[in-house]
Amino acid sequence: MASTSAAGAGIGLGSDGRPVIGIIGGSGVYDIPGLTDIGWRRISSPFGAPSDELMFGRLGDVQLVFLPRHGRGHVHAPSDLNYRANVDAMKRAGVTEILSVSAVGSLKEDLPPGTFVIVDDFIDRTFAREKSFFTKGCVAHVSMAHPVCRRLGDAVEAAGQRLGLDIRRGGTYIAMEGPQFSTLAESKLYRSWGASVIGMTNMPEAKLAREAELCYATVAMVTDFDCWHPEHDKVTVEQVVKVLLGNADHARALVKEVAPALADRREPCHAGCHTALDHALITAPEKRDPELLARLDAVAGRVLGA
Ligand SMILES: CSC[C@H]1O[C@H](OP(=O)(O)O)[C@H](O)[C@@H]1O
Ligand SMILES: Nc1ncnc2[nH]cnc12
Repeated sequence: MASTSAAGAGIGLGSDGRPVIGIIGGSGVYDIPGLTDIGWRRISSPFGAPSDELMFGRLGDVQLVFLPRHGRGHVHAPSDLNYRANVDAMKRAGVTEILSVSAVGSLKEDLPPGTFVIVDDFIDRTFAREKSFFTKGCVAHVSMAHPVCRRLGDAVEAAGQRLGLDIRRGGTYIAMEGPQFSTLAESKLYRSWGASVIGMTNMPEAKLAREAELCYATVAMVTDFDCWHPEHDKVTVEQVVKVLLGNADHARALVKEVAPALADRREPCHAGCHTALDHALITAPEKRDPELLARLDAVAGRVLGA
């Protein structure tokens, strides 16, 4: 298994000194066919059970680790996902950057179903999830001012353009608790806030990726117009799944196009993702809870000296 290295190979690089690309596949994306050296492996995490085994594979000489967010067969609901275990398991697997591939509803007329949006901001309206690795006994506050990695976004944008996808740069993703879709009043409210797309999963995932010092970016694949649109009265799973199947093929192509472009990095992310904890820990060293510190070995070993 690969592992991230603080010293030997370099901050934010895998044990062989190269990036390891993590993909979290959302609704409709439960595998990535076409990789070589594929193996599904269970990674245990002190934060609980990840959604599924992780799939390790290669694309040429690039190492990829894939996790189906809802599990193969889509068994886990958004509120039941163990986001901490998922991100921790990715980090333990040696992943250095996470690309999230997610189905979303559109809150804008000019983002019709089939559009891909590289979101650059989030509004977190979720309320029933564990949102931090840093709890009692080791408190930390990371910045979420710029919640996605620009460098990762640049690479995804270029890859999408090379493939001729309708891919847009920028947009705010509103994360709702779900699992029910929004009411009409909620949908209108989110539009009035200027949000671009809506989904149920990217928070707290993005926050946890930042705490784990991983680059994170999202490709939001529009499946529907939510319920605000005068010509689309309500969202149904049937309608979402119909669009999702086409989107999922494009998403897999995008992953295969972008991964090699990410593999050349030999330094930590210049946007600071790999050093996010440098000034974040606030609990006095002598007051830190050894049991929590032990659980933080993968996420924060770089700064805790684990
Ligand atoms: C099947 S539509 C609702 C479902 O799809 C999205 O999940 P993901 O981000 O994992 O693709 C949305 O957030 C909901 O969980
Ligand atoms: N309209 C919508 N609201 C929330 N999550 C979604 N995922 C796909 N479409 C969605």
